Amino acid sequence: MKNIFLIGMPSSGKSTLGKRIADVLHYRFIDTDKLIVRDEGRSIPAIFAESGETYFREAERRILRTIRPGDSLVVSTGGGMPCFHDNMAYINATGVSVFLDVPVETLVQRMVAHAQDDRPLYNANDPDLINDLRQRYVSRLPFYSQADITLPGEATADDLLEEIGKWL
Ligand SMILES: Nc1ncnc2c1ncn2[C@@H]1O[C@H](COP(=O)(O)OP(=O)(O)OP(=O)(O)O)[C@@H](O)[C@H]1O
Ligand SMILES: O=C(O)C1=C[C@@H](O)[C@@H](O)[C@H](O)C1
Ligand SMILES: [Mg+2]
Repeated sequence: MKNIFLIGMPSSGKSTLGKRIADVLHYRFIDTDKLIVRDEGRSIPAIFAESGETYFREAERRILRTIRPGDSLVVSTGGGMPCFHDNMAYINATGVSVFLDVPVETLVQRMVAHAQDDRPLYNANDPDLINDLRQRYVSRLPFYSQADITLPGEATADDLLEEIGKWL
């Protein structure tokens, strides 16, 4: 069965919604950030600090290319993954892509409510976080908007399943 790729900004709900729909569809759920951490044996901040972002983006590219059409996976991608190399083309050639287009204000609320120390590019305590996210959103939109499906606002798992159903 076709893979389903969830793409979008950090905190857009890729992991939360991805796990839910994988359960319903009886697909396997994978999270590319978690696979990289497992393979590297170190956290994402450690990878960025010790080896640099370029190294991390190469690891993302490699992980993505282990996925084949028909793997029946729900894939939660790293927030930046679609925007590097020709990853977005690979994603679209390998499954159905869904962009969770959540307003930046909501992303900030979620990041502040659930502050995590595994996001080297974002700091939930930074008063300028919203502007940083806005800029990043604008620069990433040309990639995210190549998705087969865009779900605007705060979509639920049911919204996602309804849209996906037309593609499977
Ligand atoms: N539809 C939603 N409504 C309210 N809160 C949500 C929703 N989806 C996710 N959240 C909350 O937002 C936070 C981020 O969600 P999640 O971890 O699924 O995002 P993500 O896109 O996987 O982020 P990351 O890029 O950091 O992995 C979580 O605390 C989650 O509980
Ligand atoms: O937005 C980004 O570029 C990132 C998001 C996370 O999912 C991780 O992939 C990493 O922290 C980089
Ligand atoms: Mg996630």
